[in-house]
Formats: sequence, structure tokens, C-alpha cells
Amino acid sequence: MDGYRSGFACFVGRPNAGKSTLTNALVGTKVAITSSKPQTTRHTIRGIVHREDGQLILIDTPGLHRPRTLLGQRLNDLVRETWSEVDVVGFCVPADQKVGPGDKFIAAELQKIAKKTPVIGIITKTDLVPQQQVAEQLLALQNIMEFAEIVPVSAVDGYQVDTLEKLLLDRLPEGPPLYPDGDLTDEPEMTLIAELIREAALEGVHDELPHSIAVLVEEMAPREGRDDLIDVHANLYVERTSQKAIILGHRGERLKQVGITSRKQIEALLGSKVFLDLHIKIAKDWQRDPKQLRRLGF
Ligand SMILES: Nc1nc2c(ncn2[C@@H]2O[C@H](COP(=O)(O)OP(=O)(O)OP(=O)(O)O)[C@@H](O)[C@H]2O)c(=O)[nH]1
Repeated sequence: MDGYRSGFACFVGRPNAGKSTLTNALVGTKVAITSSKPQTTRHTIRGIVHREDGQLILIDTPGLHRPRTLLGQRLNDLVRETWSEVDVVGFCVPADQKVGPGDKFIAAELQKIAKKTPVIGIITKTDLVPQQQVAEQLLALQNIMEFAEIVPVSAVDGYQVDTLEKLLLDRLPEGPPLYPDGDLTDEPEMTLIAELIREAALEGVHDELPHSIAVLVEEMAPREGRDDLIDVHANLYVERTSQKAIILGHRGERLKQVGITSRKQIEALLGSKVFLDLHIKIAKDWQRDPKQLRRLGF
């Protein structure tokens, strides 16, 4: 295994910069949830890229933001911790938005916390803008910090995703594979399933509600006497009665749809038929309550 490299990378960037989508594009399967709402990624989900010449373990962190709740603070701590542990950081900046104070804040934080970690500048979503704008973005990005490399990519049309993979791999130390071949993520299945349900529940909800939703898979087991059906029992937590009504929808239609959408994805993930038993519970102000946060896995 001469020259074989293995190690860790993470993507940073403002909320919605395209970090989760890029992780999925690199890993080639759906491991991190994506949505058009900012700050939907809460767990540190690893995707593993297996190549002939190395193994790249991607850690997907939530976006760094101004903390307003206890959950916000914990998320920020988690991000900083991750930055100082990885071999290389990919700093994502979308091509369709001006480099702004949010990016400069992250650049400054990176230089403080991860002085020695090489940072690769990634201009994401290049499919959304003309080439000229990508070139301008490149120049703007160069001004905010020292990058090891800068590379424009599109996770949607696959533009330069391979190039990025190689650039990240080049920054890893030489060493044997850290995970068995074929593993795509070490995130427990129950967490992935909870994320799929939360993703389905987030479709079409607005304002503060996305941050009030948490999902916990309570139990998961094959149906007795059957080898083709798995029972999944999950609870969807909201903070208030009014939010419960929104998620339920008229005569429970909305919740039913959440169940149908996420069940299909869970079946694809597990490769089995699934019976999804999904309930809504109210956990009053869970984002501000340390005990409840722990119970929900934060
Ligand atoms: N057109 C286009 N859209 C993209 C691309 N990458 C991501 N998006 C979209 O941008 C939005 C945000 O992408 P995410 O991958 O969820 O962003 P994120 O940085 O992980 O967001 P947080 O989890 O909030 O930090 C989603 O609607 C994606 O579909 C891309 O290459 N091209």
C-alpha cells in the first residue's frame, strides 16, 4: 500500500453553502440530509470516500452562527472541536452569493482555531452562475485568507468533484485505511433514519419551526416471524401545541405525507420493507433545556 493516504476532512461555510450536498456527491450516497432551510445539519455525520490511493473520511458539521440558544452554543462548540481535529478543511462559499461578513467571520475563526490545518477554498454551486462570476468569486475569496488551494465545483452537475477529492486526499497523512472497504458512514442507522424523518417533516415549513423539530427513533426491530419487514417506532418532537398542529396538518394529512415520504427513503436505506410508526410529542422549549437536549442526543 505504498503512498496510500487516509484521514479526516470537514467542510465549513455559512448555512446553506452546500456542504451536505457536496458530502453526498463525494460519497455517492445519501448520508447527510440536505434541505433549502439553513442549519438543518445537527449531527456530525461521516461519509467515507474509498479510492485506490486512499480513504477520505468526511465529517459534516453544522454551520457556525450567532448562538441564541443553548443548542446554538453546543453546535458552535462542536464545529470548533471538529476543525482542530481534521487533517484538512474545505471552506465552502457559494458561487451565487457575494463573499460577505459571514465568510470573513469563518475565515478569522479558522485562522484562530486551526492555524496549522490546510484550508481548501471551495466555490460551490457553480452551475448557478456564468463562468465570469465564478472567476470573480475566486478573486474575492483569495482576499479573505490564505488558502492551500481554491477550486470551483458543482455538486449538482458533478463539475470538478473528482478534482476536489484528489486535492483533499493529497493533504492526508500516509497510512492504512481506517474503515473497512464498503463502509459509507459509521453513523448508527437509527440516527440516519431520524434524520430522514426530520428532513421530510421540514419540507414546506417556515420560520422558527425547523429549529423546533427533533426526531428520535425509539425502537427498531424485524417484525416477529417475518424476515422482510422492519418495524420502526419514532417520535417527532416539537416545542409547542401550535407547532404540533402545523406538523399534523388538516386531519393529519401532513404527518401522513411525512410518513410516506420518509418511509420510502428508510426502505431504500435498509433494503427492506418498513412499517413506520410515527408520533408527534411536545417537549416544551427543548432547545433551551439541557436535560431534554441530552435525551434528544445533543
Ligand atoms: N444548483 C445547485 N444547488 C446546490 C448545490 N449544492 C447545494 N445546493 C443547494 O443548496 C441548498 C443548501 O445545500 P446544503 O448542502 O443543505 O447546504 P449546507 O451547507 O449543508 O447547509 P447547512 O446544513 O444549513 O449548514 C440546497 O437547497 C441544495 O440543493 C450545487 O452544486 N448546485
